[in-house]
Parts: sequence; C-alpha cells; structure tokens
Amino acid sequence: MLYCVEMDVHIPETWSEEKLKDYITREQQTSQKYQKSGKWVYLWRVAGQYSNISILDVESPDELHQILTELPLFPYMTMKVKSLCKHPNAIRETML
Ligand SMILES: O=C(O)C[C@H]1C=CC(=O)O1
Repeated sequence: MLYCVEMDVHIPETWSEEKLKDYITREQQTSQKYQKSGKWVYLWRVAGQYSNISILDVESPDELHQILTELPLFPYMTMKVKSLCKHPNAIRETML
C-alpha cells in the first residue's frame, strides 16, 4: 500500500542546539533504516519550509503508523497522510 505523507516539523524554541542535534541524528538513523529497507521510497524536502513529502510502501495502515510514530520527531510534527492508488490514465504498470 502506498502512502504520501507530508510532515511539517515544529521544533520548540526552548530546545538547545545539543538537544536538536541529538533528535536530528536519531531521526536520520530511523528514516534511513526504513529507506534502506525499501519501505520509505522517497523523501523530499519542500523548498523553503521545514517540511518533507514522503512516499512509503507498507503492508498496512498499522505498519505506516508504527513507522511514523517511531520517528523521534513524531511528537513535534504535524502529518497529513494520503492513501494512493493507481490512476486509470497512468501509462506505467508499476506505481513506483
Ligand atoms: O527533516 C525532516 O523533514 C523530518 C524528518 C522526517 C524524516 C527525516 O529523515 O527527517
């Protein structure tokens, strides 16, 4: 199942540089683990915003939820999730 997830990051202004660095390092480790596994297919930065657009290919909504909530920055992000299916006019068989 394919999902498009938009994640807007909201870092509390009270965080120290050290705390921010720690979260960003752990965030990178977690997202790269799933990118290497093939489940996190695309990760794009939205130009000019602390926001990303991601495409994930997972077995179920439960698995998507498990991955997203594993992200250290999950409590500090607003997420919009869209479930994707094949467009009838798409010329390619595979969606990715
Ligand atoms: O910087 C972001 O967009 C937040 C985040 C989500 C995955 C990741 O690697 O970083």
